[in-house]
Amino acid sequence: MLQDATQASTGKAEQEIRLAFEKKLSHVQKVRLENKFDETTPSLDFTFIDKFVLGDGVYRSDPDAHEGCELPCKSNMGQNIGCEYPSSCKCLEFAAVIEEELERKDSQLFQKYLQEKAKSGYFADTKGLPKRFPYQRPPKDNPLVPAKLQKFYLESRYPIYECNLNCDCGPVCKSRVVQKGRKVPLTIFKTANRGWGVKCDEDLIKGEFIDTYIGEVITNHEAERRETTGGKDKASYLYSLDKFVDDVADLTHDTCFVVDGQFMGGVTRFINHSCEPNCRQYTVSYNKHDLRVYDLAFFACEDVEAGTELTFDYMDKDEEEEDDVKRKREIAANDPDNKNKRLCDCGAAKCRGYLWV
Ligand SMILES: C[S@@+](CC[C@H](N)C(=O)[O-])C[C@H]1O[C@@H](n2cnc3c(N)ncnc32)[C@H](O)[C@@H]1O
Repeated sequence: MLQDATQASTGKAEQEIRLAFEKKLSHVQKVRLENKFDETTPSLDFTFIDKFVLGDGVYRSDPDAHEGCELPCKSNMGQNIGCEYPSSCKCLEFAAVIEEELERKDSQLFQKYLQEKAKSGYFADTKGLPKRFPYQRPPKDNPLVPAKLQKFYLESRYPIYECNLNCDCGPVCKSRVVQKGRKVPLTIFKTANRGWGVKCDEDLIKGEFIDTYIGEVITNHEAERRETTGGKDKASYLYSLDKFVDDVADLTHDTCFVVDGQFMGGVTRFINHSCEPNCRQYTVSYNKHDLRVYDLAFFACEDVEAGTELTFDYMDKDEEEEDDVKRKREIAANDPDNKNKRLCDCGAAKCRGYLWV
């Protein structure tokens, strides 16, 4: 009898938690909750937000002050797709150069550019050189096909620059995708062995934008404090905005900001890790000069069938750091401290064994 009464009150409490969570979720467009395993619900200690919340000591540039593109960019150019000029669009100032085109057309200029790139990295002076627009727009005969990230950006992790509020190119410009927000419907669902996860209810094409990672933006000092006190899973929620630390003199790993999505964030905070993921996270900036606060955007890195769990690699690094990751993996394989690390249950054939190595 007593057991029956206890079970009934537990069931009622779980139902109330479920209702309270679903109420929170009802403010988020196109997201549902699914649990085919048990009666549990994600923690109510989580608040859905729709943009970064800036913590103490964190600042970002004012969108009104962003430098936008202007003539020759305008909204009603030939194809009515906004920016069209790869050598003169101001928003492409620091975008990736189309190196093969430059080399073919002017080998001397190409050599000069390589020297400048070796010296100044992402902020090389490449004025007037042909640049890559970030997205491939939908085919003319089927505008409903989503824009997708160009192969170069998908494979290289080069920062993506989108047009901003002060650009003359207008709202239909093809360089505006992440800023328009998530379009695809997602489900937060209970997995068999990794807590909650996220799946998409529609097919995704390779290069399609999914959503951004948002949360509280805090100083690195505060992130270190939270990591020390937050238990062994804390690192899974912290993302350093450190893309440009090697390119800017006064920006270091100690002074860059960090996004904490654990208690405040969006749906992407429920995405699990896989050592063979179907999504990747990319840097998206709307202002060439704000190197401290930019978007962390998830794109599908392969075609993904509706209902498949979305995953990304928590240890994903830029290509130039891959050797470093390999070295760390070898060290981790022999590290006695591994017992304190979270074991990976991604199930991939090439699973590395741990979430963090
Ligand atoms: C960013 S959260 C993802 C959402 C989480 N599953 C939840 O239920 O809230 C990261 C945490 O999920 C779990 N997790 C994610 N990927 C995992 C994996 N491949 N293997 C084991 N646990 C995983 C770990 O507990 C990790 O610290």
